[in-house]
Amino acid sequence: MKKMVAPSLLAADFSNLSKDIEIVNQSEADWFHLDIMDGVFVPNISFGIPVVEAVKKHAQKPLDVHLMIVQPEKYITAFRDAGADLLNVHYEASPHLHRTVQEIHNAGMKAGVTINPHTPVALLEDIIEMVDLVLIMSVNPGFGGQKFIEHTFHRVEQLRNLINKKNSKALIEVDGGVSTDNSAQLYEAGADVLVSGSFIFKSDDPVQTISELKK
Ligand SMILES: O=C(CO)[C@@H](O)[C@H](O)COP(=O)(O)O
Ligand SMILES: [Fe+2]
Repeated sequence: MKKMVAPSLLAADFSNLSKDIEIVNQSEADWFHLDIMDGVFVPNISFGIPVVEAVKKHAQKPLDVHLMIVQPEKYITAFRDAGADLLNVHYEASPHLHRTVQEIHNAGMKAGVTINPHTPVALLEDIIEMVDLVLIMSVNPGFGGQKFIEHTFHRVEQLRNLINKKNSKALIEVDGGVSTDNSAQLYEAGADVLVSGSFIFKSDDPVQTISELKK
C-alpha cells in the first residue's frame, strides 16, 4: 500500500488558513483534502469554490476535492478551474456516474467515487476499472470530529479484493475519524490514502502527527 496522508482543511483555522496550508506544505503529507458541503446532500455547509481557489495559490501539493453536494456534475469545470487535481463525487449523488467520471477525466482531473457507510462496496463492480480512486467514508459525511466506524476495516478489505479481481489501478482512500488508533490497521486492510482533519489540526504538533499517520 502507498501510505499517503491527505489532511482535511475542514479542521484548519479559517481565520489563518495560510498558516495551516504552510504546515501541510512543510510536512510529509501528500495531498490537501478539501470538503465541499452544500447543506442539501449533507446537513452542513462548509466552503466553496473561492476558498479552493485561494488554497490553490499557496498549496504546494495536489488538491483532493471531496464534493458533498447534489448534482456534482454541474460544477466539474468550475472546480477544475479553481485548482482541483482530483475530484471526488458521491455515488449516492450521481445517477449518471459513468458519464460524470468521463467528464471529470475530459476536464483533465483524476476521478474519485465516494461511498457512504451504508453503500455496498459491490455496487462499484462496473465502475471500478475507470476510476482513479474510491473514497470510503468511515463516518457519515457532513461533519469533522466524528467517531470512526469500525466496520470500515471490512469494507476496505472488500474493496481491495474487488480492485484485485478487476485488475483496477484505483487507490483506496478512507475519510472520517482517522487517527493513529486505526491508521496502521487501515493500511493493513488495503488503504492507500488516509484523510484526517481534527486529529492533525487539534494536535500540538501537526507536522509530527502527519508523520505518525504514515507509519
Ligand atoms: O468529509 C469529511 C466529513 O464529511 C471529512 O473529510 C472530515 O473533514 C474529516 O475530519 P475528521 O473526522 O478527521 O475530523
Ligand atoms: Fe472529506
